[in-house]
Amino acid sequence: METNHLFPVFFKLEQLQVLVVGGGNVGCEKVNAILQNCPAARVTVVATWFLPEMDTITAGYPNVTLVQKAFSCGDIFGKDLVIAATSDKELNTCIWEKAKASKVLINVADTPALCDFYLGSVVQKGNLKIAISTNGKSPTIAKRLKEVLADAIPDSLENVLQHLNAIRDRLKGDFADKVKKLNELTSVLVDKK
Ligand SMILES: C[C@@]1(CC(=O)O)C2=NC(=C\c3[nH]c(c(CCC(=O)O)c3CC(=O)O)Cc3[nH]c(c(CC(=O)O)c3CCC(=O)O)/C=C3\N/C(=C\2)[C@@H](CCC(=O)O)[C@]3(C)CC(=O)O)/[C@H]1CCC(=O)O
Ligand SMILES: NC(=O)c1ccc[n+]([C@@H]2O[C@H](COP(=O)([O-])OP(=O)(O)OC[C@H]3O[C@@H](n4cnc5c(N)ncnc54)[C@H](O)[C@@H]3O)[C@@H](O)[C@H]2O)c1
Repeated sequence: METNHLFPVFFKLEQLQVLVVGGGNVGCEKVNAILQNCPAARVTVVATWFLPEMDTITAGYPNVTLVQKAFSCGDIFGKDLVIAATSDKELNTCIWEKAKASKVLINVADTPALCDFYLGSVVQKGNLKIAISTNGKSPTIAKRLKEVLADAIPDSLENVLQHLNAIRDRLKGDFADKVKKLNELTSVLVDKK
């Protein structure tokens, strides 16, 4: 069976600088995905034109800056992550070249082969977050699985997380004892009996 070799991580985007190039459908989707996950994300969006939806998506997010202009190399300066989401494949490849030259991680929305990272489909329940990837095979299946998992996971899980966190903070003893105790307390989740 083929396997998925992507390594998942969870970025703290309020500590990073993100550049999105493109303010059309895909630019809007990516900016929305970022802000739904990380409202304090620092994002600059550069595009020659913006869908009106972009204003709606970004209203009330003081760390988002919309810049209406053509992309230029200098836009990458000081950025940690770039998402190239223009409808111009040649331009997207050019943005990729500039990002690589500056050692900045880049996602090129129309070319998976040029992506250093993919965005995942995300289930959120309070402090719980599950990111799903199909290895780029079918984002629609990722979206559907998100819906299935969101339905299957009860909202009350947040209470359980909060309780476990309180217990975790209270537990005394050495590290191995703590781990043992926390595993005992949560074994009900995996007990088949
Ligand atoms: C999960 C999600 C996250 C997000 O975007 O936030 C996401 N795509 C979503 C939706 C979606 N995207 C597309 C459709 C239409 C159906 C279809 O074409 O299949 C739908 C479905 C819909 O919108 O209903 C079109 C599409 N997507 C890519 C290409 C290029 C290509 O494959 O060549 C094309 C063709 C463009 C064209 O033909 O013009 C590429 C990528 N899309 C990814 C992520 C990465 C792989 C994730 C993985 O490993 O599964 C990857 C590789 C790169 C990236 O974008 O990071 C988000 C679900 C949000 C949610 O959960 O609601
Ligand atoms: N990865 C994904 O999830 C996904 C999903 C669907 C489509 N796509 C691909 O994403 C690409 C973008 O699609 P779209 O529907 O958003 O296109 P669109 O036409 O709606 O938007 C294009 C954007 O690019 C900007 N742009 C064009 N030239 C520019 C320049 N020189 N400088 C700055 N900005 C410039 C425009 O101003 C506009 O905001 C397409 O190639 C499409 O195949 C990717």
